[in-house]
Amino acid sequence: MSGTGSPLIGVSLKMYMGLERTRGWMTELAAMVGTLPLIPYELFVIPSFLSIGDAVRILDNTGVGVGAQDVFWEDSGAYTGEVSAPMLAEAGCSYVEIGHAERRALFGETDADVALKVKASVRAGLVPVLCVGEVVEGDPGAAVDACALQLDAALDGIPSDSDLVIAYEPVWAIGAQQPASPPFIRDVARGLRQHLASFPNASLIYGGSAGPGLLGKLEGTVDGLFLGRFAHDIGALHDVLMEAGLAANNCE
Ligand SMILES: O=C(COP(=O)(O)O)[C@@H](O)CO
Repeated sequence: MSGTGSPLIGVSLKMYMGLERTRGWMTELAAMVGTLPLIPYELFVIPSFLSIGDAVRILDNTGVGVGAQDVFWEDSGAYTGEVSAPMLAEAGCSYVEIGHAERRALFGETDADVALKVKASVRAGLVPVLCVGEVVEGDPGAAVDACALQLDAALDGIPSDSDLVIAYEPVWAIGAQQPASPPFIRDVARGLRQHLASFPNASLIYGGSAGPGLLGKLEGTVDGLFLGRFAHDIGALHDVLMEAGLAANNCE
């Protein structure tokens, strides 16, 4: 569960939608969350940098948090093309995604870069959504070991009471037809929880082809989901939020 004890659902729009389509999606989202019964969940949305302003405006007063897909580790200065954590906070972001598999693979982002970005984000009062995951499909123990190395590198020197979201995303399940199997996710989640024991305010969510029907099968081993493509359909996201409400009730 998140810091409030409610399931945490995140959505990254990656670079799928242009500005106009993103505005339409956000508008549909704002209307949809307004129709939901009072179910306990927390939701955050991560559009491209260019749509952060629209997201903050359209989602104002809906309770939906806004985040960014990346951040630079310096606060200000001559860093052409970069966006700092204080800028994101000023723009209205509460979350920042760091170390996504696509950034690691396509842009050469290293564990050392990720660690600097996590530090900068915590310094600016943003909640890092730290993505970790094994590249090759194997057994859950190997997955935990791979993630543990990424976590140790990224969280070195981070105060243990920091608010964090850890997104466990097996790289082989991102952009796939279906997520990793629920028993696999449950096993890895248990291992990651043990590894994260010294960070009591860290929420653990699963990402990688997540969509409707998954959360209920994870039996409280994760605190929520991180959705990509399968949240483009607002109806599917609605179903996930309803499941989050059921999961919250089952935990009471
Ligand atoms: O990469 C992610 C999962 O994307 P899918 O499209 O669901 O495979 C995760 O970071 C959420 O965007």
